[in-house]
Amino acid sequence: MIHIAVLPGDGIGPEVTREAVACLDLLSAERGLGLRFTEHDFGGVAIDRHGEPLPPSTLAACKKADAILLGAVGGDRWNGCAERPEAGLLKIRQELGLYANLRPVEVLQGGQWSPLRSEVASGSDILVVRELTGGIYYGEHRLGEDQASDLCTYTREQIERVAHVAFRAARSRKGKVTQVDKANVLATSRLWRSTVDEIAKAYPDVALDHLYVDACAMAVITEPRRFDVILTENLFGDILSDLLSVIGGSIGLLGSASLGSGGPGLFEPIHGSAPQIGGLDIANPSGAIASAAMMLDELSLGDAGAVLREALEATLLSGCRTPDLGGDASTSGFGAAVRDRLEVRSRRDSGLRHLFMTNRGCCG
Ligand SMILES: NC(=O)c1ccc[n+]([C@@H]2O[C@H](COP(=O)([O-])OP(=O)(O)OC[C@H]3O[C@@H](n4cnc5c(N)ncnc54)[C@H](O)[C@@H]3O)[C@@H](O)[C@H]2O)c1
Ligand SMILES: CC(C)[C@H](C(=O)O)[C@@H](O)C(=O)O
Ligand SMILES: [Mg+2]
Repeated sequence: MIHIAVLPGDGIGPEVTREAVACLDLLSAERGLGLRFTEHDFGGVAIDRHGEPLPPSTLAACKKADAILLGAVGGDRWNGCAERPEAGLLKIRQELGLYANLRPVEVLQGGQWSPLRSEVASGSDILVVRELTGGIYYGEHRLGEDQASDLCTYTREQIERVAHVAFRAARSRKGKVTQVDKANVLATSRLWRSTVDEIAKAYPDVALDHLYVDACAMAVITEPRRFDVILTENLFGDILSDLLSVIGGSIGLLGSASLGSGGPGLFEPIHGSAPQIGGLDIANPSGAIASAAMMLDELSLGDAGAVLREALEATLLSGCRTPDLGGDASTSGFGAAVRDRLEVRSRRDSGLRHLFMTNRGCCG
């Protein structure tokens, strides 16, 4: 039995998560994966019910689980709260030691949905490796009447461990890491550069270059194909990954995996709770389904992750699309279409298995 803790969260979080869980449930039943789901309050909904965004019961369930599937949290209605829903997100990442956030960006359909010219976007395939438990997010925040400050700190060890993740990922891809920082201004960025240069010596088969974050923001739009793995700190990774989502056509397409050293991984779309479209059944659940596929990969469940990704891509390419991609499919309709493809594939596979067994029976 594999226990998945599901944290639907707020806004469109529950809608997109429902579709991802239904896909996982179907795959589990068809392939005997033994997935079991438990749902827990997290984010704004947990503030309403428990007075805090990450209740101890939710954290305990996540720590015991084999993996965590998260929707999204946040919304203006919790702005006045002592602890906002987003604080729960930062806390769970830290509590579970999830220091590496992997955000793959792939341009499908020859770049047809991209605002960039198709010859620029087509074929782009980038993995953002974002440091997730350090930097300015976790430094001291002071807010005074006329002055405020946020402290950005990084240790060599924090940089080293996430750099290893990026170099290892590059080895199984196109063999290139671009480290992104603001080393012309920031001391933390200078530590990033020298540390990553050191780590690179252990990966002579991987090419490394460095880019300032402002220049990178331009280059991912003008020449996205030049990138393979982008390795960067927490805040820059957050901003660059939303920017990169545009070249694929919609933020609703992108999933992510947050991983640490051995405990359960956390899988979530990169988008937020999009409160203005919450409850309308029009959000794109692709990012949540892509996150579920990354979870299956991480749980080493054979080709289950690849099968789910194929069904997702085939559905998108078939013309079934939510409004963010110019279509008129609903969230639930799109999810059902992905599941139809999974069922067709399953029937085909069992047909082949039957044929194979019959042939063996004849010849054996
Ligand atoms: N991981 C998370 O839980 C997470 C991530 C980002 C933002 N947030 C929170 O979400 C709330 C809203 O933030 P925001 O508006 O800045 O970002 P957002 O990602 O929620 O929305 C940005 C834009 O993208 C659209 N969008 C997002 N996801 C979509 C989807 N799946 N399908 C179709 N369109 C989609 C929205 O409608 C909006 O126009 C805030 O409280 C923010 O802090 C949470
Ligand atoms: C909501 C916010 C704290 C979060 C982040 O900045 O990490 C989000 O933008 C994300 O990308 O997961
Ligand atoms: Mg973000």
